[in-house]
Amino acid sequence: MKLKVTAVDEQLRVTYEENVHFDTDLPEFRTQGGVYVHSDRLTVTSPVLMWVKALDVILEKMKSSGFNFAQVKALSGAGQQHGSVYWKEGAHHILKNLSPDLPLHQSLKACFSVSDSPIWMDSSTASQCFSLEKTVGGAQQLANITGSRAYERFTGNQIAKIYSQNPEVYIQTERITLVSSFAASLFLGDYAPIDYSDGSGMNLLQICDKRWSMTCLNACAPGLEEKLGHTVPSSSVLGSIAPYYIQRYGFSPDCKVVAFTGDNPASLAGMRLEEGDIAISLGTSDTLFLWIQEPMPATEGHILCNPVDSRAYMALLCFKNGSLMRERIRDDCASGSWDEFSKALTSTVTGNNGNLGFYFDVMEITPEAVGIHRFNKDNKKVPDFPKEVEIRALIEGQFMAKRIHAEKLGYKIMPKTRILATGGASHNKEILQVLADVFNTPVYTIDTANSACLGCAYRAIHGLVAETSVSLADVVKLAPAPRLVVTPAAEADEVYLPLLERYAELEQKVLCNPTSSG
Ligand SMILES: Nc1ncnc2c1ncn2[C@@H]1O[C@H](COP(=O)(O)OP(=O)(O)O)[C@@H](O)[C@H]1O
Ligand SMILES: O=C(CO)[C@@H](O)[C@H](O)COP(=O)(O)O
Repeated sequence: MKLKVTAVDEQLRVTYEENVHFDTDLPEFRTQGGVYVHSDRLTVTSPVLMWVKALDVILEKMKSSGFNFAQVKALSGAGQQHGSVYWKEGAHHILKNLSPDLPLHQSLKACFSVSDSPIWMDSSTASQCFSLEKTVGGAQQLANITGSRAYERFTGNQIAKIYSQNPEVYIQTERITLVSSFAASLFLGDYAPIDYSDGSGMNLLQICDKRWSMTCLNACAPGLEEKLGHTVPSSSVLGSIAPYYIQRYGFSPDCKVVAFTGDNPASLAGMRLEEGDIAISLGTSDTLFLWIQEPMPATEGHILCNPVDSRAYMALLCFKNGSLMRERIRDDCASGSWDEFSKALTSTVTGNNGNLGFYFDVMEITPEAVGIHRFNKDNKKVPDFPKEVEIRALIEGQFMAKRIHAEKLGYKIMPKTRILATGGASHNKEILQVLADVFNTPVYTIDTANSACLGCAYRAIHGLVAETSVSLADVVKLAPAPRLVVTPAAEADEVYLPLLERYAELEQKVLCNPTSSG
């Protein structure tokens, strides 16, 4: 797992960036149990104390590098969406009385009723999803209420699973936070409310009036409203930083904690999306998001409350087989080297001579399919491709899926459309060239691939003035504009329009359950 920090000054210049990488295979964490399949990012749970320890490590590192905590006027943050943290009875008292002499993970070691927190990678809650949709009258009805049909990784279904398998653990839990509100709670020294935007990734919040849906709460577990607390606009100031940080690290008592949110909403803020833009994050998962005014929930994709403007919304598509899938093909076909991987993209032709593929090592979210499926130019299924063709088929396939599913959501590419790319793979220009070609649209990046972190620094500044109706766009208008990285090749549309049609038709063949609602 990773923990990242970005600090900006009043001129919005990035003054500090830090990444701490933690390996869940460390012996001290192995004793926590949980499912560790190969590497830290393929887990479906994460030891919550490890997150706390990562925060201890990063704060100590900043302190020893001379970071001036006293200058921080406001802080905010983001967490991977949908994960949840379960605070045991009595934890509130400990959280409110943190001793500045101890690292956080020591004070909080007995605070969690579930030591391995479920995270977004989990897809084991199909029966809870089925029952939630049934209770409200179907998948579309649930989407109308909460912005999404039932998804296995969404928090309501994860809570329902914990309640049904371990009712005594659920009963011992006094508070349930998302990863984002969990991290905010650590800084606040108190339980932090869930913000509207991350809250809308739970299958529990009514996206129209931003209140919990009592029908959904009751369908998941009893007494849930009390355990979740209330929700707040994403730009709310939650309070001042806890005395612990003032005494141990020298923060100013005036430093404000602004509501934390999900990683994708935070990226939307960091990328300063404008109408017509499309943001694509190529992180562990691939996500695609849009700023929208009118929500039109469907049984594919998600509508979330907008993190920077409470009257607006964002549409989100999530693809589970993102960087981890690219890494696997890089290791199999390019000796583990991104340079070699990129060379394969430049040495093969746009459109891959009609060869295309679907690459889903794990059950995909959009579309619901699994396995590796390769087709030659005559639409015949083939068992393998030469290495270079394999690499291009993977990248073209990933981006064709994004365009097809974004268009299904009603998105139209217009002459002024820009793609704003972020996440680790946005460092790779050859990958971005394929993205530009498939969408026939120029691709821009911002100076950091850590757009979620940067977005939270912007949101922290905005939080200080949000109550006076100043918009985030106004606050960050002096920040550097996105940089043009690649433009589409002249023949892009001619090559990809017919391929996109073929890809969409072939997708039906690889779906796990073509008759399901999505
Ligand atoms: N040059 C590169 N080309 C392609 N992918 C890359 C490159 N550099 C890093 N990545 C990918 O970026 C991923 C990490 O992205 P990041 O945005 O940090 O992830 P997260 O979503 O966990 O925050 C890694 O898994 C790696 O596969
Ligand atoms: O499930 C989703 C969005 O719905 C994922 O996007 C998670 O939010 C994880 O993000 P990354 O760390 O992979 O960017």
